[in-house]
Amino acid sequence: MSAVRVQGLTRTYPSDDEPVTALAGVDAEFERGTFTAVMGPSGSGKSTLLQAAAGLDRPSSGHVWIGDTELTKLSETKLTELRRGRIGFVFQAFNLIGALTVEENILLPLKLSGNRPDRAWIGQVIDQVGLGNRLGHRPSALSGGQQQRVAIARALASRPEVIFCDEPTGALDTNTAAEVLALLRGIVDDHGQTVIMVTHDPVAASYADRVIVLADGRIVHDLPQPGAARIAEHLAALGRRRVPTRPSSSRGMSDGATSIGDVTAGSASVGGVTAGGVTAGGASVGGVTAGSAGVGGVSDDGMSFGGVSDGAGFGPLSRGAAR
Ligand SMILES: Nc1ncnc2c1ncn2[C@@H]1O[C@H](COP(=O)(O)OP(=O)(O)OP(=O)(O)O)[C@@H](O)[C@H]1O
Repeated sequence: MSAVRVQGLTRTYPSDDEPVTALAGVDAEFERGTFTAVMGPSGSGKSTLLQAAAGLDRPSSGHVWIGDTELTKLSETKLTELRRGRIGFVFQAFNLIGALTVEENILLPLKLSGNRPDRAWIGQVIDQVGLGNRLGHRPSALSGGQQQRVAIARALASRPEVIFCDEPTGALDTNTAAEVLALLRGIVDDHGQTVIMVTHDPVAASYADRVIVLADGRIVHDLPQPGAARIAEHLAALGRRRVPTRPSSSRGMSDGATSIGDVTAGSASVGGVTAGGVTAGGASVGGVTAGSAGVGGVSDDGMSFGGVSDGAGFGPLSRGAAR
């Protein structure tokens, strides 16, 4: 059975003119123990797909399954329980609680859901992320890469069936991003985790087993292990096909500040891979770690720690986030 499956997924948003179609019928299956990158120009529907697949947003039509549970049929309460226990999240902005230690941050979702930590597993997770000697530190004493490793450990703590990552390296420098991506790769290879990651960066996507490319709310490419250069070529081709009609969307997890690989702009971006004259990607410019995405996004799933927040903008993936 696949870890995640979506079928006929559509999502439209009302607007003053005509409704905006963010997803226009997406079918996809994500096998257990695989690492998938979701790419596409800004506004192509990546975040909307992630949010619908993670049960943070209800699609206008279509179905979503986590394992054999169909999310679209669940009540809000059941959906919240499912997110707490069966899904992990990693955000661009880390979203750690500044007042808590590394260890407390890692254990917090378990605590909130009332589940006992599996100490042996937590020990393995802490070893894997390499933070054993930092457990008593506060996040502010850690580098960005270390903070993201804490966030990955937190996502793993409940042994979720799938971890959704939204631009997990968007706030990191190239070397640190590579470490975090290697860690994500490692949790797939070593623990059979399933990871689905939205990214603008072809280099980041090249760590995945498979790259799905969206355009205008549809999957236009589904590429097995394409390599950064080929990914960049596909994105560049999409960029040439498209005429930008609006600026990068300024809500949600990719809040525009880090939409560096937006090939619709034709002139993106830094480093990394150049294809067809368009530099499509390169890791991590923008360095915006917090704040601009989703202020006040207090959710009900234990991933958005509302009042206790250190201002890191816990809203990005959360219900009711300022979009
Ligand atoms: N809450 C909303 N209200 C209205 N339109 C929305 C809303 N959320 C998303 N959209 C629109 O849906 C489309 C898809 O947005 P989405 O955020 O999924 O794209 P994306 O590929 O993640 O973009 P980016 O890379 O810029 O983050 C865009 O046209 C966007 O403006």
